[in-house]
Amino acid sequence: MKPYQHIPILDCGEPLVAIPGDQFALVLPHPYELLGAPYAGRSPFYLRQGVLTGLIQAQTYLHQQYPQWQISIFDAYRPIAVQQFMVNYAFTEQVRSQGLDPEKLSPTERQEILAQVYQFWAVPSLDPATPPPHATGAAVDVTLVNQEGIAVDMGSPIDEISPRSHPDYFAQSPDLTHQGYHTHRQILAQAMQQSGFAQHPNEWWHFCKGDQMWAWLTDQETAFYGRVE
Ligand SMILES: C[C@@H](N)C(=O)N[C@H](C)C(=O)O
Ligand SMILES: [Zn+2]
Repeated sequence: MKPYQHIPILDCGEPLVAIPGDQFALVLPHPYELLGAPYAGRSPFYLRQGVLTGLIQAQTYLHQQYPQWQISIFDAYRPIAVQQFMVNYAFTEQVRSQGLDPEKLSPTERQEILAQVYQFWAVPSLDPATPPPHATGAAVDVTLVNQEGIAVDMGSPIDEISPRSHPDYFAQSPDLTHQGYHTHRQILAQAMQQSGFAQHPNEWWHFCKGDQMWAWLTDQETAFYGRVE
């Protein structure tokens, strides 16, 4: 179990609401839907009301510095069946990237690759006491787009299982291009953190507000968003 999963949840009962596509740049078609993830009629572009309010505030902060840029929404609400599908997908991709055959893995290889996957993906737990963050509607994967609607370069793609995904990976680099990536990551993180979001320690794109991970990262005793069906 991850340490944040021990935090008690007292769900405040807020509804999921749609992220307005006229205010944010939604990544469409949605990448996990394209892969065939089982959404069963649900949309990934939903968040708890209070989390959406925070996201709107984050964009207001962003606009103070970069009036023409927008927060781009890669993923938000994620049903547990989708979490399971994406963990399986990430596992298979990780096996292939290491030149291995998914059908011929030793138990040790399987364990090692699963551990790599779970550094980035949450366990698709069905236990209401340990929901995967995106199943609560309180976690969001975001990046930035510029005045032309083009993705701002963060130096590595969302969901890459690699040290490059760590928020400060480029912080100490003497390379000017790398310093630019770090600056872009900081612009995003500052806008989100000023609005009460906490950032996943391994992922420059994942932010949460009110779920167990947020409570753990910000020293709160309880979380106020649990799993939503
Ligand atoms: C890997 C990324 N898309 C993500 O959302 N990670 C978090 C930890 C999750 O699976 O909840
Ligand atoms: Zn995420």
